Amino acid sequence: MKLVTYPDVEMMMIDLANKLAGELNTVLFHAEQASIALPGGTTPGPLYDALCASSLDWRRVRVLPTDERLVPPDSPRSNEGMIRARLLTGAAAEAQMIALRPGADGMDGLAGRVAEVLPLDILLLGMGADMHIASLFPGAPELEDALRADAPPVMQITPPAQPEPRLSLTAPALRSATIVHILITGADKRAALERAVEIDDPLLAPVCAVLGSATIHWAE
Ligand SMILES: O=C(O)[C@H](O)[C@@H](O)[C@H](O)[C@H](O)COP(=O)(O)O
Repeated sequence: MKLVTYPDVEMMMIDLANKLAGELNTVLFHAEQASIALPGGTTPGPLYDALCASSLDWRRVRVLPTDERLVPPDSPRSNEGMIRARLLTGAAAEAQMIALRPGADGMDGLAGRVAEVLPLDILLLGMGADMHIASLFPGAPELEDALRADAPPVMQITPPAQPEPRLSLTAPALRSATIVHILITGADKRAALERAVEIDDPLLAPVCAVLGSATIHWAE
């Protein structure tokens, strides 16, 4: 695990956007397509505002939400909707979004579409103060199965104390990433990160499923 601390949030968002753009370009030097999984939530919006202006061949970039709330795509709570609004605009409008929602072909069809994007080249995660990542929440009844090495790439999760069920990439899908970044802000999440390092158990602190290979970006 590597921790990068920034003097302020704005500088962190600009620096991480440049890092992600460079990493995507490097993948595209060597491969026809690049895959990146991105979180929703309230933190990454300014990052996406900076990243969408990056000069790269976005047509060859496949974007996958790390998780999705079971709400309509036009709901203000939709992660896909937030990523589309803040990232798939400007230069990045041509990126391919792999929606994390089942179609007529159900969860099997969705799992097949996600599997086509694995292994991930780049994974960006947020983290809750309860140490959840994606929608792998402590206390969720499905968590143990979602942490198994033989878990399907995506599962429906019932997080305690959330308004709706979620769909989430599972631990093996998240761990498939070559590059892992975690973006957090504030003292509470910094303390949660330190707790997770102490706990060192993904069942109690799901972020531990990827912590070893991650670069954590933090500002107050
Ligand atoms: O659906 C979501 O909300 C995200 O994918 C989730 O995993 C998020 O990264 C954390 O909950 C942190 O959320 P904030 O950035 O809003 O604190």
